[in-house]
Amino acid sequence: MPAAHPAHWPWPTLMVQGCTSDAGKSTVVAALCRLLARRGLRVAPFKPQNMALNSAVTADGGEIGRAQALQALAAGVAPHSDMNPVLLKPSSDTGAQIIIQGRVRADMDARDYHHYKSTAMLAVLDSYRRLQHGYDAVVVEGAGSPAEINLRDRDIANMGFAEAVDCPVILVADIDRGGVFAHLLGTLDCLSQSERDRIIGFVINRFRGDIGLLQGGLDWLEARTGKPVLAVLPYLHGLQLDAEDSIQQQQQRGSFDIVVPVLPRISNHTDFDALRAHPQVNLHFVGPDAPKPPADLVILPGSKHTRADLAFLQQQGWPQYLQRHLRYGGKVLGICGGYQMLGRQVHDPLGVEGSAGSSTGLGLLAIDTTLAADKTLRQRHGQCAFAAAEVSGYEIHMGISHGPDCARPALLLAGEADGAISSDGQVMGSYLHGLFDHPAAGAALLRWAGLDNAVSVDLAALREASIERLADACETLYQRLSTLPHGRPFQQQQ
Ligand SMILES: NC(=O)CC[C@H](N)C(=O)O
Repeated sequence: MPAAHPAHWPWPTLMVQGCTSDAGKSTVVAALCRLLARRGLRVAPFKPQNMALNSAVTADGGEIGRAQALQALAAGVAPHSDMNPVLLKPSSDTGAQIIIQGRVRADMDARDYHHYKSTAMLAVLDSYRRLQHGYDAVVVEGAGSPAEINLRDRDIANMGFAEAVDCPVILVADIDRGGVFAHLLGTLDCLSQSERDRIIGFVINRFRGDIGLLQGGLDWLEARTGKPVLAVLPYLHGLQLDAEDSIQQQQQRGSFDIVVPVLPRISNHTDFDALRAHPQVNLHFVGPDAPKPPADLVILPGSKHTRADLAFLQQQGWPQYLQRHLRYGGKVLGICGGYQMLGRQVHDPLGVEGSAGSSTGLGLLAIDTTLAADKTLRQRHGQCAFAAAEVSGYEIHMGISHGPDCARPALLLAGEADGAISSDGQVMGSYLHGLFDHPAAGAALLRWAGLDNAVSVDLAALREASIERLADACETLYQRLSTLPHGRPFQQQQ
């Protein structure tokens, strides 16, 4: 049974929706999770449906969006597959792998998924009820914007969910991109009366400037809509939080150059967060048709569609760049899909990532990969094989790789060998995501790559400091929500 709700938190379930993608929903949910946890509440984050290639492995061996794993960290609870019961991992512009309650259910195109949504909703409600019973409070994150009227029919991600469980909603808008009043009013205008009624207030995010100049606009908005502005949150620079979708180009400038090609189906680009935060590293993400700068280390990232992204690398001239880089003594590291691409062949006999067939790899490691029907999902801990350093991370892949270079593994994880190192020691591949996150492994990998005096960066500590800073910045939102009078159009339901 849930504990009694302290009088100051009147919202057993509260949903955070945004006027746009990237309005700041994930961070507001993370902040509320931390603020409630600080007051001793057991709080769970929840996102009914997430579309992202950045996923995390949960304690129960499932797969959820990374943002929910971060929010669970903020809440001080273990991430669980119920926290994101529907995860869509796009493998092409029209198709996606559908993960239900942490496990692969099917591959579907957008039209089939639209029909499948009523079935997906059953999983959403099932997971939500479990969280509702197990926790004092559930903070729910919407997806994109609730104003996508073409998707309203069968919506499970925004108002469709809020209406189904009859919960209140706060609406977040990003003032930094401009048009904040139009975004808020326009969103309200696209909603039905009952949907509008459940919005208990607005949050204006990423404000910088003179609040005095904003006040007139806030007064106008409140008078026009009859709804309060619950908080104006500041623009916070330099937060070390896992980004869900977009790759943040921002980085610190060091002397050690690392180049990462941005693959069209890049997955788990949070693998690079520790490098982005590293004071000695200059991290370059190189997009399509962009110039390729010289590097000390080139890292091929994970991919949701290894063969298609391999073809992209070939078409973009990366094999020639890599050959030259190796001739000059540079190092190359491949993570998961990137590791597979470094090998001789990638076979997909069942067509698990598009059409069945085989592709010739970059041939920099003597390994071959076959994509299998079963997905490997596990958290791992062990040692680097090339240095005395601990490592931890997680695996998310369909592929299995074998070959002569596996005799020189990259890592030893619970007694099992992982990955491969080329005979000349210049090329390394591993299935482990998050391998730079462990301070010891991150420094050891940089040393292997040629940065002799590599220092270690503790990403977990940076993340924790960011969550604390974020929560402090949202204290006024918490205060306002906890004292918000009832008797608004939204009637609180238990
Ligand atoms: N996360 C990844 O890079 C996955 C690699 C590849 N798509 C596989 O499933 O095996």
